[in-house]
Amino acid sequence: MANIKFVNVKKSYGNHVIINNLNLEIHSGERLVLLGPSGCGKSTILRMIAGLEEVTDGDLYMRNERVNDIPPGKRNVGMVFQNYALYPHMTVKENITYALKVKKVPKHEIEKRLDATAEFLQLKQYYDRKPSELSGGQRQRVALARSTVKNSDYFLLDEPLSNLDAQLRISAREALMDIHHEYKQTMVYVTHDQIEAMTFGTRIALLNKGELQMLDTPENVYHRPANIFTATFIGNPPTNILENVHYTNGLLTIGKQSLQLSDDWKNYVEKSTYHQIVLGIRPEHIHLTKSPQAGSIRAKVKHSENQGSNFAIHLDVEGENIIAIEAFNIFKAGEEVFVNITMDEIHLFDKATENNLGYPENIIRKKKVASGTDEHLLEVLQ
Ligand SMILES: Nc1ncnc2c1ncn2[C@@H]1O[C@H](COP(=O)(O)OP(=O)(O)OP(=O)(O)O)[C@@H](O)[C@H]1O
Repeated sequence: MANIKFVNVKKSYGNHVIINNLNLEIHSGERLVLLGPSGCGKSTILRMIAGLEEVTDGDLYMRNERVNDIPPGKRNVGMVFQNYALYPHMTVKENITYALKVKKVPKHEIEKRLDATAEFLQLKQYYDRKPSELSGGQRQRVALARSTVKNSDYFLLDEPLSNLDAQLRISAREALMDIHHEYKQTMVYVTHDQIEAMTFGTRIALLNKGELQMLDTPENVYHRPANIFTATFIGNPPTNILENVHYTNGLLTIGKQSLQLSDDWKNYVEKSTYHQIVLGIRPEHIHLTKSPQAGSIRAKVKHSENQGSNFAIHLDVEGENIIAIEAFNIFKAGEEVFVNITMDEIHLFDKATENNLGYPENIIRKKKVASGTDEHLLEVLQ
């Protein structure tokens, strides 16, 4: 049972509070990704699990035991750092086996584990090389092997792929998935890269300024963001947020124009408690046309950005900036166009709390059917 549980955990350096009141349970054997902008406290959380940082207040449990005062060496944790932290004067073989020798693991057992791991990560031919004689990807595999041979219950990874190029990242991610499949450790993976989080995590813990914003599967984080921060952090371009909308009787009014809500949404909003509604729409859920369609609203094209496989069209809707994604760049700056929104895909938030109001039953059901696979998510996030 290699679970991890933070209960009311606080971390501060002097008067500077980094983590305010963290409550987070990581299941045994899952791949949990800690995601969030730079400085939000991801590495600090990982380092508290490793025992490299003390918990200022609250309780941290591993295997259901309180570990606040247990030193790092006794937590049965393997860790991979962004810079790999290999010993430059040691060979690959020595780097991989060093920790086992220090722990006085019997020689035949060390050889057995080394062989299995090196075979698995294709490192045997590099045994006698020093880290300086390896490529970035090979060094990264040595760092993974060094943690893997420890057979630890927990595998902690701090931006382990950020020094690799795009191609190597994919193969390194596959190697990590294979390691997890084979050894089934509890993996906690820190990144600020949403694509990495989506592809690697069985669940994502999204953080901002030391506070947990959402803890859920990649699908739910994308399709049902808990709040405005989550909606705008996940997705590229981010979710459009329209703050100046007013709800009355099934209509969302933006300036002089209105969007008609479906009966499901109307009933749902009228049963909800909120102060003022904020509308969220992902750029991929907007379709532009040159002539008006049923339910469309007018907008003016500001400019467009070539994103490779598609175009991000920046628009002005009644003084609000929104972005739509289109396959073809047939819209010119200054041109009037019509915005067609897939109304089942909208998100409504409360301006005061910034929390999501939730979704009508029918729409949740439809979303489940339509939400699809990781590949779909990746396509829209790239
Ligand atoms: N030893 C320290 N003393 C004082 N402040 C620190 C210390 N270590 C980290 N911090 C501060 O704690 C905050 C969180 O740092 P942390 O490294 O956990 O963020 P992060 O989310 O991992 O960021 P990044 O993605 O940039 O690595 C930052 O504001 C950082 O400056």
